[in-house]
Amino acid sequence: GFPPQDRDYHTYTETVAELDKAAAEHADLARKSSVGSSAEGRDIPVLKISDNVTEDENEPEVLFTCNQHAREHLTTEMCLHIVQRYTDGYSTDPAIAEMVDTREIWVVPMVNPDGSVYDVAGFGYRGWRRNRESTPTDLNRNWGYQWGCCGGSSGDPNASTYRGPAPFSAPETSAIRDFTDSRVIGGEQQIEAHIDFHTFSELVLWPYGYTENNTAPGMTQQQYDRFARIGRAMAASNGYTPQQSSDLYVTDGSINDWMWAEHGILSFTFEMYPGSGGIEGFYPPDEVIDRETARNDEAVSILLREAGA
Ligand SMILES: CC(C)C[C@H](NS(N)(=O)=O)C(=O)O
Ligand SMILES: [Ca+2]
Ligand SMILES: [Ca+2]
Ligand SMILES: [Ca+2]
Ligand SMILES: [Zn+2]
Repeated sequence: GFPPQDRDYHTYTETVAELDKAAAEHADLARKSSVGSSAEGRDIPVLKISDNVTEDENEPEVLFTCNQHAREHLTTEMCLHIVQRYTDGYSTDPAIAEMVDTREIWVVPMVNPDGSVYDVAGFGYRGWRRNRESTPTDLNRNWGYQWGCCGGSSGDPNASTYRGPAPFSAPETSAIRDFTDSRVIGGEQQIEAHIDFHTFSELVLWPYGYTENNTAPGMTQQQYDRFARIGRAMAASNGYTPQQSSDLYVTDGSINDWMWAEHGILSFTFEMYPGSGGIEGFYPPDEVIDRETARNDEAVSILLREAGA
């Protein structure tokens, strides 16, 4: 678990309990289900938030994924903050109610539960990034679009950016893939937009990651411009820096490239607080959780509105 001075961070068990609590307290708005299991057999839960939540309604769908990278615990808090805001806020905030009534929101607070648990299982933080397969995989290099194409990942099983032996070789990425694939209804992908939360550096990133070119197969200038417009609007609201993913560094096999190229989902990465630092940047004190999660409230609203546009 977390050390006493950081006890406000949620462990896996506490995260699951929060989702169960939200579903119990808001049974008409929130429903928990599973996207699959991790390498070590932990359930990977997803919470759906919408009016008439047990009905699959013809409303734009938006996905939020958190904690692909084990040590990036602030992202789990980000997803739980979205859950809390869009369930508890429904009865008091008309803008929240409008979004919950007209969208279907999917939240996956822990994509990598095994890694998250492992990172805090010792005496002190372990700085762990990958999953906990026997040969650990960097989940954000294991996605199947342009996998391993371009020097944006490693084929060395000991490397922190090891892409795995094959696309979607990790149970965690294949679970999210299967869930996303399942949202194709009548040939139409229902999910319109997505944010994958990471830490740190305070950035809003859009595809592609595998190439430094703005345009490439499956990304026209108009589509790039839309990504940039929305990315810049979100960054203006939270003070992060907006840029194409590959402007930071080239990555291949990332979630954003797959979500966009395979499904046409407007998929972003947010690198949260802090703006800079060393390994300690992955472990901001729990005193910053409320401030640094609420910092993204407007950006989340922007994306939800854009999804219906
Ligand atoms: C989304 C990419 C471009 C950045 C990310 N950085 S992180 N969160 O691993 O430090 C990563 O390397 O996966
Ligand atoms: Ca504290
Ligand atoms: Ca609904
Ligand atoms: Ca639907
Ligand atoms: Zn990350």
